[in-house]
Amino acid sequence: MQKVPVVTVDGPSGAGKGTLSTLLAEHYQWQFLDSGAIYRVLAVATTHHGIEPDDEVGIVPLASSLDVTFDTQNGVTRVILEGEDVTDDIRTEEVGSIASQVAALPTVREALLRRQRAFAEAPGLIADGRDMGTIVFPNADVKIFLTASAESRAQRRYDQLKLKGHDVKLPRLLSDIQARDERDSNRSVAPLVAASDALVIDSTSLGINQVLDKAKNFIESKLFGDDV
Ligand SMILES: Nc1ncnc2c1ncn2[C@@H]1O[C@H](COP(=O)(O)OP(=O)(O)O)[C@@H](O)[C@H]1O
Ligand SMILES: Nc1ccn([C@@H]2O[C@H](COP(=O)(O)OP(=O)(O)O)[C@@H](O)[C@H]2O)c(=O)n1
Repeated sequence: MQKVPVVTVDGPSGAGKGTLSTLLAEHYQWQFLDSGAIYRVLAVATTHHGIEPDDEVGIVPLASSLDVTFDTQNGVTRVILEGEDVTDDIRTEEVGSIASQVAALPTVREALLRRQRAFAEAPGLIADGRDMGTIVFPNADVKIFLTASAESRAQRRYDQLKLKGHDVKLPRLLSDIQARDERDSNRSVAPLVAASDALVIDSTSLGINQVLDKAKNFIESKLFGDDV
């Protein structure tokens, strides 16, 4: 069987992973795995089913049989959980916080591994998350770790949520992001860490196109052996 090329994009909340991954997937016309969306959907399902975010035994069956579909039409992806459109619901900071609690449970992560690996289909995959290059696709051809200062990530998230009409406060977003960084980096399984063979890009003072150019240069030097 032909090996499918995989590019992983890991990093903390608000670093620009989703933005970069979407642009890369469009540019190369590859598949896109938004693994954070899976943890966010699981967080919503947990709430719907009245299960506490630390109830590992209760959440594993939900994770194993998670009834979610990602329906992409004209470049827009709708997320459907148990028949209900939860595309907007999963993007709040509250859901992000529950997702990060649920994601700290080892057997829950294990239950989601196969589902994530199944996204590696021809002609290639861009995988966005925290542990794409370390755990889910350790043999990925290209690994990128995208980061930025907590302050700029909070500001970006603030602008993004305000634009969508959410009532958010910057100091609260910054403390939420710092709490999430702390939990994601210090958990016992699949902590947020750059793979040893990842290109680290700090986007604090880089625009989206500058980040995209760096990523494309790295991908093309790795996959095709030359710079663009
Ligand atoms: N390099 C950048 N400079 C400024 N803003 C950015 C940059 N990259 C992404 N953004 C913006 O920051 C917000 C968060 O980006 P997103 O891709 O959702 O981050 P992540 O997936 O890492 O949480 C978005 O509104 C996006 O447009
Ligand atoms: N591969 C992944 C992706 C997300 N997550 C968890 O899911 C939460 C939400 O992920 P996300 O990528 O949607 O978060 P943002 O970067 O968009 O804020 C993160 O805070 C992580 O705790 C994870 O543990 N592993």
